[in-house]
Amino acid sequence: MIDVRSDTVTRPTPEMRKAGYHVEVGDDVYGEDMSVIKLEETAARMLGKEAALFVTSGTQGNQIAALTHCDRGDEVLLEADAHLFLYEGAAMSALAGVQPRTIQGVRGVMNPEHVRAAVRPDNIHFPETGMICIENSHNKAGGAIVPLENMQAIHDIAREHGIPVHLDGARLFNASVASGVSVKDYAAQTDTVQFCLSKGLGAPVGSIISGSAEFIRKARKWRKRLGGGLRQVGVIAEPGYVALTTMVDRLAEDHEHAALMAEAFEQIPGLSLEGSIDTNIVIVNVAGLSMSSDHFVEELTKAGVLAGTFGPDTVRFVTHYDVNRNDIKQVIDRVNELARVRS
Ligand SMILES: Cc1ncc(COP(=O)(O)O)c(CN[C@H](C(=O)O)[C@H](C)O)c1O
Repeated sequence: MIDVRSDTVTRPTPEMRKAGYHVEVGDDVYGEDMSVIKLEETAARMLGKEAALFVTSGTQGNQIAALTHCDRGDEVLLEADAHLFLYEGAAMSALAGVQPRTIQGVRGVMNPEHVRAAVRPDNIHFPETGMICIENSHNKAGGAIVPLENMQAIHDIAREHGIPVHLDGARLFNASVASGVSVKDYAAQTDTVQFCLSKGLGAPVGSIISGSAEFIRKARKWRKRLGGGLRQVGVIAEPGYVALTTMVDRLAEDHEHAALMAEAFEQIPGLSLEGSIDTNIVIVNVAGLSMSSDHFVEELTKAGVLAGTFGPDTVRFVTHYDVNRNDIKQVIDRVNELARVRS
């Protein structure tokens, strides 16, 4: 099976597995696991932030940011198709007791004036705006890159009001490699950042959140409260360090593969692309084949390709380290055959 459902399916490289086996470990609750400390310090340095914290998933990182930035009863501004809104089980309400307020963007990009208008003035009837969240690259928008200028404009508005900006940068390194903008420059337009080690970078587990030393001090306490106090974590942190230090530049290959797939899909009658391809995600509309996305995915699975439904008529293909050029050719051929049978 060729698995292009998501870049969450990436498996650790032999180097990552060996690193996890040989690493010296310690109890991270006592601050004695030098491997995770090295990973956190490296990540903070790359982002130009004071400190960083290893967390078990992107969702945990995003939720710890909400718990740390916000008070119960606050409101969080975020794009209408943000992962924090669509795919985290309403955790920000369930755990942090905050209310999400969505702003419809265009391909994940919020209009800064819409953000400004949504910031709550001081009024006994209103919640306070506790956090503004940006997602870059934007998953639901097809891995779309949010321009640095847009982030800067939103960050300026946030600073005017003393509101923290959190970046859901699960695929921040994809955005950086594709745009040429450094992760440090993106991070400079935020107060806190979450990025995934476990997606395109190929680590088996984990994410990083990063921000001020004070934020990370509080975030570490929230992680502990959530049962995330880690012990001999070097076993998974060292593979994360290998991922962070050796797997960034190769993301360009995933982007090339996504562009190849998109170019081929565009030529197939009955298929249409949902937007341009910025990074490693291709979203295809299959309505022209008179079949639902569920049916399309089901038929494609029988042909040996795992893709993901992304809406009633849309299917997502995500390229990643475990899918090579030949696999991409196979995916294109299988989709071609399926479409030909249907048309
Ligand atoms: C932008 C963004 N932020 C956060 C997360 C959460 O990361 P994890 O909790 O899965 O580590 C994801 C995962 N996205 C997953 C995927 O794309 O297959 C699913 C949808 O949860 C994400 O895409």
